[in-house]
Amino acid sequence: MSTPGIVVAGLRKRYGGTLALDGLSFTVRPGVVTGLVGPNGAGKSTAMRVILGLDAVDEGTALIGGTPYRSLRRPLSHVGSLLDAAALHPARSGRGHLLWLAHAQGLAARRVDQVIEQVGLAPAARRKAGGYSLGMRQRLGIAAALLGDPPIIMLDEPFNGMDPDGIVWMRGFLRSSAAQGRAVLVSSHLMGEMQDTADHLVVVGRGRAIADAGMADLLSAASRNRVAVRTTAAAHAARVLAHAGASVAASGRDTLAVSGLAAERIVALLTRSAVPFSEVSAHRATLEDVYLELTGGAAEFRAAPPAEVSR
Ligand SMILES: Nc1ncnc2c1ncn2[C@@H]1O[C@H](COP(=O)(O)OP(=O)(O)OP(=O)(O)O)[C@@H](O)[C@H]1O
Repeated sequence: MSTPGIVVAGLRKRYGGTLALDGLSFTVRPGVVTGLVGPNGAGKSTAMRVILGLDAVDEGTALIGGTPYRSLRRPLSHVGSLLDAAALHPARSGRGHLLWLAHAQGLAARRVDQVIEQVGLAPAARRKAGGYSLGMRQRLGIAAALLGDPPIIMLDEPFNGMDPDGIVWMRGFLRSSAAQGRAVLVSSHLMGEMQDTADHLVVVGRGRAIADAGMADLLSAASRNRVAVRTTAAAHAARVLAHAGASVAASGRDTLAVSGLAAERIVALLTRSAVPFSEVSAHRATLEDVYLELTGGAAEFRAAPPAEVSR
């Protein structure tokens, strides 16, 4: 039986002096949205191009449903992808572009109108694609990816250029694709979107996976059972809580991050010591917190801190 989803193992790829992939391995499972994140230049797009057979690797394998992309017959029926929304013929209509793709892949023309409906592009389908906004191009690219009704979908930065309605639509589209059993791989720099959309996350840094874990596990590990305390008497509160054995750190204006004590005990201690507070709640790490912590040492390009920028 073939392996479903995408399996990449030990990908290594060098462009001249640049090691773009340095032993990258991960799996994209059916029924799951897997997010691919990492700093600029980490190797995400290279990995996607390798999966699609557009780039050769020096070492390693990338398999789609157990088969290398180049050995797939009718690849659009196995994997639908959007790597570059700008890659289309500007004088062709959106519908014409899809008809051309469908014809090239031996797919029925009626499928074109189905996918146009599915991505909400019907009102613009007969207009020249050259005049489309980036968000409309993204939808057209996704329509193309869906033509062969593939069990695997792979999208590079699909939220780019989308307006708020488009972002909500995209999130729903990715979630429902996974709910229908598809394996979905999506890259993005928008951590808020990834947190809301992906079930599983692969963090790439300098060509290798520096984290590969479930979203819920990543967030709860980063939250580390800490409790957030909002108080106008931070110094007093910190003294009282530290005296009771907690570790206390300032986490914002008027906010302390406390570990080592349960929320109920914190409320009791502050009340007993007459320390004013307006909130005691579970500290919830965001994906941005997790990401920044993980990629701290892996960014290839980093801006100088503002204080060091010369005038
Ligand atoms: N065709 C190419 N020729 C030379 N170097 C390349 C080529 N494509 C990618 N690279 C290099 O490989 C590394 C990985 O690039 P890649 O585009 O895969 O990163 P990425 O994670 O997708 O980045 P971004 O978030 O900026 O899109 C970078 O150092 C990049 O400069």
